[in-house]
Amino acid sequence: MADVPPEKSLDDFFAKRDKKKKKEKGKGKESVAGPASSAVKKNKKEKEKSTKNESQDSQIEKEDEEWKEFEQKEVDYSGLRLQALQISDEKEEEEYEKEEVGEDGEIILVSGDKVSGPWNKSGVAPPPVALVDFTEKDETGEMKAHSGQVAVFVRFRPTPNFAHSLIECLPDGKTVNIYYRKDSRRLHNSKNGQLSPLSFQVEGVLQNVSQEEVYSRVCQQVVQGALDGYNGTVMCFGQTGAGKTYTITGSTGSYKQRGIIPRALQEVFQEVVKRTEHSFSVHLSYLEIYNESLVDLLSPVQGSSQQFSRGMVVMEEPGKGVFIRGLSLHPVHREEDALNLLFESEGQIVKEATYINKSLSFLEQAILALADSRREHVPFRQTKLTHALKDSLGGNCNTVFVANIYGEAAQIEETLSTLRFASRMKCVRIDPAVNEHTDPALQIKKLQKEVQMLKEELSICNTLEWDARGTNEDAEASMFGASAQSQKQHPNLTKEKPIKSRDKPSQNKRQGEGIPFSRKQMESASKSKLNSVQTPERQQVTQPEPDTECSDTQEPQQPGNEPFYVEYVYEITLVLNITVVFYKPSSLLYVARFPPSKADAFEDFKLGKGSKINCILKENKAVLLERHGLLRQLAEEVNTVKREIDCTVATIQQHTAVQETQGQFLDIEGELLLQLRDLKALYRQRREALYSIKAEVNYCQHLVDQCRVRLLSEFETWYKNTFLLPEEELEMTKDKTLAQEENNQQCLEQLENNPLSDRSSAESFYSARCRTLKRQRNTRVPSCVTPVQTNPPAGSGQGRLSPVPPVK
Ligand SMILES: Nc1ncnc2c1ncn2[C@@H]1O[C@H](COP(=O)(O)OP(=O)(O)OP(=O)(O)O)[C@@H](O)[C@H]1O
Repeated sequence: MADVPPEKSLDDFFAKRDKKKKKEKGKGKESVAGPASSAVKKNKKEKEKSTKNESQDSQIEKEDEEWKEFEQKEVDYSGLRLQALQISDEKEEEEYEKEEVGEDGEIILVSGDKVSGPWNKSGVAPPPVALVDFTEKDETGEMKAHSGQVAVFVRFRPTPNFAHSLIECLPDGKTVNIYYRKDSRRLHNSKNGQLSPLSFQVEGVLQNVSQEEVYSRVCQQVVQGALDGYNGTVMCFGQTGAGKTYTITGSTGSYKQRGIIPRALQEVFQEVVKRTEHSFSVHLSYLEIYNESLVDLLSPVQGSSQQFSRGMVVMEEPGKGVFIRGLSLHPVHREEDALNLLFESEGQIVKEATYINKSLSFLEQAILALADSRREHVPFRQTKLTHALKDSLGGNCNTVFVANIYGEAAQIEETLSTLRFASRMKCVRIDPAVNEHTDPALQIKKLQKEVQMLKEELSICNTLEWDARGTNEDAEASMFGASAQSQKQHPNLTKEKPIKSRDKPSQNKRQGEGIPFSRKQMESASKSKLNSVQTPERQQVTQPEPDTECSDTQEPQQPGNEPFYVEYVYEITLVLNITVVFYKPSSLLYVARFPPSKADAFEDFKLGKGSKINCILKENKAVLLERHGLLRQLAEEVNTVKREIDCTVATIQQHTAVQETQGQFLDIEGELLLQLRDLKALYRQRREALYSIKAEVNYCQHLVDQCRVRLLSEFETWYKNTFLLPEEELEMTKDKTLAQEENNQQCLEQLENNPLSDRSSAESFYSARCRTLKRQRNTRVPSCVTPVQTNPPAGSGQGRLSPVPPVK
């Protein structure tokens, strides 16, 4: 088998165990014979060393035997896992956790508390567990709540270079063996040339299987469960490029290769049509989390930055669980509408992979805590991703986990890491239960209807019995010539009349069959899920079943005895919250599909990337404003002084005139002249201050203008880099879009000629796809697209302007 080193953690395990054994042994000796001398220790060590060298092969064999024994016990006896747990200390545990942080994940939530369960940190895959059987039904044929573990599947990305020497898929279709040990001290097992494999037991290994099979094995029961009122989660997790998107969304250009989401939507709408006894309303949400921001990909304000986290918060309320406040919920009435929204969402930008990895590492921590019975606290709130997924990771939720892995040797370490994460997921306990929401007011209303219905049923039975009796009595009367009419009493008119019909088999049957709603409906009614955000799209009206047995004898309905209609509505909202948590580099091609308006983007830029320059601009504006105030104040003062000067001059002139005409000399004139001199001095001083402030204002204005120009130019660059495409990329995507469109058209034509069994669904798929592509092409206006600048300008911090001198 492979020339690969053994698994470090296993070696550690043996080394530690041996060390522990030796320590215990030494302790025992010490207690009897006292501490050994250093010489003795040295001799002993040397002896041990030589023995080790001499019998390395036999030791390896022994270790392998021990490992196998251990592994066997792990599989058979869960109690041993605790031993393994006790061996690892906290530090190692931490290291181990760090080592195995997953790469990324991609989640579909079909809508779902804290759970816990044992897990094994020895590096050994946990033993096979009882997996959730979503198909289990109760005696009424309905899905039954069933607690268990998360159902884990492994899907290989197809490859011609499958590493058969490292990876083995057992014929049971549930086991993946990995013959790879990192940091192995040896290359071969001397016994048979093979390493003992790390064995991973899962619900199903999906290798070279069609999308259809993946859907039917992974998701179908979750969707059926959701339609029966159980929350459901399907989560794909794996290394970049391992096939998460292919599994979840599939190829949007090919109906056959469509993934879980389009198939789930198809099934939902097919079931809605089938389940006529119930009323459904289907709503769709599409949430993306990146950089700790929540992005509503179906925001009503399309292309606007409104869809960014503004106003969206992960909330948690008792009785309501975790939900995203502000996330748009779109009612969809047809499969095509839903697909339209799905294709619309596709290719939205996701950046900041570091944050994604951070989220994922917290996701790993949450899973570890969920899977570890010793941990009381599950750190859901550390990131928006884990908080948003709180109700979806186990708990009251049918959770299915798909580990997407590569089959190539080059990716073996990541594959192992993903499989280990999958093993941990398997230890997360789930306890799905039908969503029941009991609204007292509605319950009363329903019970009142039930009472009314039962009364009416009783009335019908009595009427029928009366009719039957009447017919018999009439027959008897005609037979025996005795009139019994006088004795007949209408059951509706008398309450005393006993209902003898209960004893008659045929009427018993009538009681059963004549009930205008089935038992299932009754049960359904008691299980109504009422959701404040949903509006029933249609009220399913159930009609009484025709009473075939009695139809011959049944008289035409009399007023008051017409069939009654009971409005029992069984509402289950299947909300698909599709959370994309990983950035796919190729998605860059689609960045420019729906650029936000510049006005909206500018607001975001000022709060984010352009915050520094915007801050300086604001500071400068504030100073400018202050200087403006001062300028106004000084101008007023100058004018006041000027007015006073004018006034004083006028007074002096008056006095001079009086003096000239009357020949009188007024003492006041000297005072006025002094006052005029002071005023003129004040005027000069104020005017100078005014000029000085005016110069400051001009300077401030200049700085503000400069900042504004810098802010705008940086925004332009940022906007282009963030939302627009380089021309050559645009051409590529345009070509790609056209080719896809043509392909879709061809597919539609093919559909015309070769009707498929699920043709209408395929039509929905392709017409939604066509419409989306057309819309995307129309929204891309080449003229507004300019090439991305390879050398973006220096950060806004460099544009800082010299500060304005403070106002004196
Ligand atoms: N089972 C499969 N059958 C056929 N093609 C597949 C399969 N799995 C993956 N691929 C192909 O491999 C490529 C990468 O797959 P995909 O984009 O789904 O990976 P990913 O895990 O979503 O990557 P990322 O994390 O980067 O988004 C795609 O071209 C996809 O079509």
